[in-house]
Amino acid sequence: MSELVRIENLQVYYPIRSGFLNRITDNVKAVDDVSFVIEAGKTYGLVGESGSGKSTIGKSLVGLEDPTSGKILFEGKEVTTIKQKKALNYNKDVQMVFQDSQSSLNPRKTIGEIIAEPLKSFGVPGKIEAGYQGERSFDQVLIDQRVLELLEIVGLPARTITQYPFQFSGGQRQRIGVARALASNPRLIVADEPVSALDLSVQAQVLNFMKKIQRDYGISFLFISHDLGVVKYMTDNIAIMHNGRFVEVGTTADIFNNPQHIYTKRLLSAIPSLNVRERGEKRAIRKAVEQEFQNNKTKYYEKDGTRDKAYDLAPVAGSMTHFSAVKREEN
Ligand SMILES: Nc1ncnc2c1ncn2[C@@H]1O[C@H](COP(=O)(O)OP(=O)(O)OP(=O)(O)O)[C@@H](O)[C@H]1O
Repeated sequence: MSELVRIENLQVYYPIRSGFLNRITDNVKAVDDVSFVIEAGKTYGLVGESGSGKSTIGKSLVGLEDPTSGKILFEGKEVTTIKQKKALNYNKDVQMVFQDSQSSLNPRKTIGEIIAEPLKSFGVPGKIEAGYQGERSFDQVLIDQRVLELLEIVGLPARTITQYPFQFSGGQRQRIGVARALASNPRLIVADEPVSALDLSVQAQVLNFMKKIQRDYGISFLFISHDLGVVKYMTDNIAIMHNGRFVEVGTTADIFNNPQHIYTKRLLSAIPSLNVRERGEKRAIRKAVEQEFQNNKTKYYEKDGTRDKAYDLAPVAGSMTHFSAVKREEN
């Protein structure tokens, strides 16, 4: 297992100002002395209630926030501050996917322009066919080639290159966000609540798609979520956060099967609502599967233990592995 990112004793404090002179009188300890390692090709999950400090860790990692103290190492090199990150061109290797694809995609730019942004900043991999005599610059041709390739990777048709974000569904916009993140061939993607704004059946598609990208390109994820079902499905290791600190860390299986800390137990015991939620999710997914089969003029039935295309819609929550459906051609 090779180590990609090491975070040592990270602290991020935000000043609180008050009074007539707007002086700093205190600070919010958003992240208070956390350390962890993200392995290459693996997914590390941060779980915790709202305000526990998850996003602040993500922001420090991608360079949207300078830590108060502590160290961030990428492949052994220090990239703690924004200045150090710039010096090593680190942002090429680490990209972010946000929860709100509506506001993270510029509404005035086409999909082609949005996906091309990192290519313009970091350069385009690839080469032009020998003998090219077109009027467009080499760079522009390479950018277009790469954008089309990225659209194909995220499953969007080539014609969408000239469309605008408002012309897409939430799930499709999230795919565009992932395409943009993938453009610079990153080693790590910080995904901050990437599916919490999506319908359940669309959540499943986007999560499975992120897993596929990880398999195909060996990308690591820092996966931030308050949804334990999603985290159980997506991650290899988890840290449970509370008030800026890690209260428990471990493999996903250990944390779910054998939680030690009282706070983790409390979080997990809130999942009985999962049973209720799970039934709701099953219904939602069954509906999506039905719809898909109707569209394809096929019949279906459910059967445990059988795996096929429809099954890929199912496991939104890690606990839903028993639900499956089988696609049958009509006679
Ligand atoms: N720019 C900022 N200035 C001041 N305080 C901030 C700032 N950003 C975050 N905070 C505070 O830091 C703490 C941690 O916030 P953070 O967004 O990291 O939590 P979170 O666990 O990601 O929450 P959520 O799930 O709601 O996004 C909170 O108390 C928040 O109010």
